Amino acid sequence: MARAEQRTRPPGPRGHWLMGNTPAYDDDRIGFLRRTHAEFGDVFAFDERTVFVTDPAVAHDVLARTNTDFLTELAPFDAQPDLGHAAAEAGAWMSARRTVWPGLNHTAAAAADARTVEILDELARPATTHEVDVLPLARAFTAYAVADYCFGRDAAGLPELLADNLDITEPFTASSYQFPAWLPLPRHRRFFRVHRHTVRTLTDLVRRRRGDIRPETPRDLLDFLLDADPAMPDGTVMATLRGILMGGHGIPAAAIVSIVRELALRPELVADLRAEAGDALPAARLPLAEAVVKEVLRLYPPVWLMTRTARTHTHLAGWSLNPGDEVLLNPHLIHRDPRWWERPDEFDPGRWLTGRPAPRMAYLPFGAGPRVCVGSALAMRQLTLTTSRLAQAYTVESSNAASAAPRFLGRLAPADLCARLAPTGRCPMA
Ligand code: HEM
Repeated sequence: MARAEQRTRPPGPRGHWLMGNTPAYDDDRIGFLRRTHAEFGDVFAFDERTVFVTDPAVAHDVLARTNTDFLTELAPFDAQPDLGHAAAEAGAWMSARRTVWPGLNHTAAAAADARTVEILDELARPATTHEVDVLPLARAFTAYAVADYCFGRDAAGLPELLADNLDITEPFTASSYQFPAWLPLPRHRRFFRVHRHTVRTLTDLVRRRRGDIRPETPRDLLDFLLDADPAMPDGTVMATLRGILMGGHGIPAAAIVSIVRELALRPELVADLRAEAGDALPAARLPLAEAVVKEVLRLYPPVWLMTRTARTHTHLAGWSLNPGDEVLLNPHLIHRDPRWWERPDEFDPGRWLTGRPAPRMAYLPFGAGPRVCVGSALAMRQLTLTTSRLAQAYTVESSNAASAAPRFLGRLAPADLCARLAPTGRCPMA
């Protein structure tokens, strides 16, 4: 008998007799996963329908089979996911994704450099005089930056809308217990209200721009999509930009909080970054700043779990899965595994500057496979420039950087980090 047929469910902790593992997991998610990984290995069951994976090869196998055997994360409170509908949506998204990809590549991303620095300096202004909570500041910055990238001069009001969108998803990420969407809970009503308002606002923006005379070269991602050949229907343009806006603010904001913390803790690193930046930014190449970003994404991957739902009866690492079963891939543990990384818990940007290849299979801050992050080039450029600019123009002072340990806050980021960005005077703000 084949191995897969003998075994149906991997081993895992039994947990509470009634509540299972959920209370222990919600209490300390990373601690729970570390302990369980140490006891049960690289593939373990959380409950009857959920399997965790911390093996790079198995994780890549799942990611590569996304859209065929697995679907990406479904709606936040879909208790009984409609797999057929989700599969059809995946097909439509893949086609839009191919169209939008060149609008987010390295060259397109670099064209936004000057605006990125401008937006950062503008939003950093209140933090130059006193310590501020870094997470809301980072969220505002990434929301302005991505809204500007997508809608340029029409972006007014969108950052606030993106902040509302982050707020409405927070109750769903804070706890593993979810209620069905039809229950008239305030959080559900608010979710649908903000969702409808967002769709309406973006649809209006797309329609209005469609009526404009087209410029010679696209000024922003909306222009780029409206120039697509074959033409994209307005609804598809809207849905694509909505996906980009949602992916492009909360997650990079979490990474920025981790970057700010490292800069606050490491004056020598800041001095080296300052030397690299010189007096002129943006600069085409910033290898040290880029290494800092890669190392932050290794140690504190904002997307520290990726969820997949089995679409059909399938197998994984010798275990069998039923349609609807969930597989959770864990970049956080993979990035800190001594089997793949030397001194895994140490922050060492230098590991990216040796010329030796990194263990690529064991590095997945942007995922992999057909649903790999479509904004990764833009994110890397934006975060690299942000790191360089923060070191060049400011001294990061923080009263709690040492104690602000990374915690799960929707995304993985240091909790309650406060900092002041004291201007160095070396590179005055515009
Ligand atoms: C530090 C920055 C970022 C990180 C770590 C990150 C990480 C990720 C990861 C891991 C995924 C795959 C999730 C999965 O497979 O379940 C993903 C998907 C995605 N990301 Fe990013 N991302 C970042 C920035 C951005 C930015 C700036 C944008 C947009 C400009 C963006 C747009 C998207 C979109 C639209 C998807 C969905 C792709 C799909 O399902 O086909 N991301 N991101």
